Amino acid sequence: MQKILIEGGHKLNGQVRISGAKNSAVALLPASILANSPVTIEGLPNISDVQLLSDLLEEIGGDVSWDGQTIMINPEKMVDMPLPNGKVKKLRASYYFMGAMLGKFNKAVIGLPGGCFLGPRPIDQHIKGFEALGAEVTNEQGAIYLRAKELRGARIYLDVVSVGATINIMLAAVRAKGKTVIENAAKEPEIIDVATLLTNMGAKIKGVGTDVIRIEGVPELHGCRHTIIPDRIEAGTYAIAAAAQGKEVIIDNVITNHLEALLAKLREMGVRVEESDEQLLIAPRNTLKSVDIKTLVYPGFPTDLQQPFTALLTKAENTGVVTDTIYSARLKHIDELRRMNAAIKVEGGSAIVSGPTKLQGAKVKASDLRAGAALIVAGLMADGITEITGVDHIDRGYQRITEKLGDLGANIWREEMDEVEITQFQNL
Ligand SMILES: CC(=O)N[C@H]1[C@@H](OP(=O)(O)OP(=O)(O)OC[C@H]2O[C@@H](n3ccc(=O)[nH]c3=O)[C@H](O)[C@@H]2O)O[C@H](CO)[C@@H](O)[C@@H]1O
Ligand SMILES: C=C(OP(=O)(O)O)C(=O)O
Repeated sequence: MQKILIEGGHKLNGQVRISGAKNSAVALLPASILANSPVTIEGLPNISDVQLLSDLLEEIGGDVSWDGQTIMINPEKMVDMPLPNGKVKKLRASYYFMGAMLGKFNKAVIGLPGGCFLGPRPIDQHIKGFEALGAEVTNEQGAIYLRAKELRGARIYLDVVSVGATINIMLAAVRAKGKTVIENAAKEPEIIDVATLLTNMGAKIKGVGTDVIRIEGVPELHGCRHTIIPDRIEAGTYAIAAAAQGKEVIIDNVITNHLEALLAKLREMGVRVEESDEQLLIAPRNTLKSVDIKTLVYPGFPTDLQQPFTALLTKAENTGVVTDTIYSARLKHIDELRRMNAAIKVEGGSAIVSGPTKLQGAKVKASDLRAGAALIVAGLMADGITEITGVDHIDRGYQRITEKLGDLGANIWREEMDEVEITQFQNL
């Protein structure tokens, strides 16, 4: 087990290249199950979530090979094997095996997903969609059983705008008989990326990127080649780190439109932000002004950037209010930031950050992926050494984060934890 150490105070300068999008990758890999010939996906991030899904594809009989960041998946020998537990529990996106296996085999047995604990994360809208398509869905001892004689297109209104439910229903509906309409669908760029892959496989999908998606089911889907979009959350994290502790940082391989809500807030704070074709330049001024943020579904401010942004606000003058309307309990980073001297109060579900405060290095624990990103941003700004445990969470979503920040000039490294530290960590 490793920990990350950061000696704060070093300015970030230079260029960082963004990897493929985690939240696309984790849906694109299961989507390959639906094809009847090899699917090649280029530009995948080297993160543990992707490795786990690649292993799961092999568990059900997929022939998987890697060449750098490119995966080739031959789904021809895949079978409808139950995946009740094991790796499925280690990440959220294993739920996409439900939609993909239901679409391919008319049945699936998948354990309840894991992923970051952000408060309750129900999957009732996924199940509502599968049932509307004709599946019988039961929960037996922590695993979801899905069975259908045949899938039939349906009109499905999502009661909550959900990324996962939108993609999962799309995965099942592309092979259903007839027409499916998903109303109140989510519009995140990763949904468009998955729909692009499915369309290249022969699916008929219209309206992605709007809140009504129309799908005409087809009897078969074939293999294809696809290049993943860049990770807007990784890019946003580096933009926040650059605003917090940068001189001039260029973020390369980014679709800047995907980050408009964040960039608007950085500009309001007084950060110089320049956008060009596939790059962003971030250069903070000496003082930053506080702003309020409220997370919303895309294109609003992303919940996945709320935690690192909260760390940035500790450096800004006056008071900023952070409200997460997607996950109101996504606040576990706050206590850890307080250990580092941050002045943050939680009132009525919002975090009220007063600044500027000089953060102090401390021993802190990443309770989830973006809490980890928040602590790294804080560690870059802090006086002295910050020691972050819970690194497994960070490695779920950030490829080579210590190397990338090191190349920008941060003093950041990993160390193996000794047995005493591991025991202390596990008892926290
Ligand atoms: C693997 C992946 O892509 N993860 C992302 C995905 O998670 P995920 O797909 O799990 O998130 P959703 O968009 O589904 O969740 C949005 C909101 O809807 C609620 N909800 C969701 C489904 C459901 O059946 N019932 C229900 O009530 C959730 O509790 C949450 O409050 O979108 C989140 C919101 O942008 C991001 O934080 C995650 O990084
Ligand atoms: C919450 C996240 O991931 P997951 O849904 O995979 O847990 C995230 O990427 O911030």
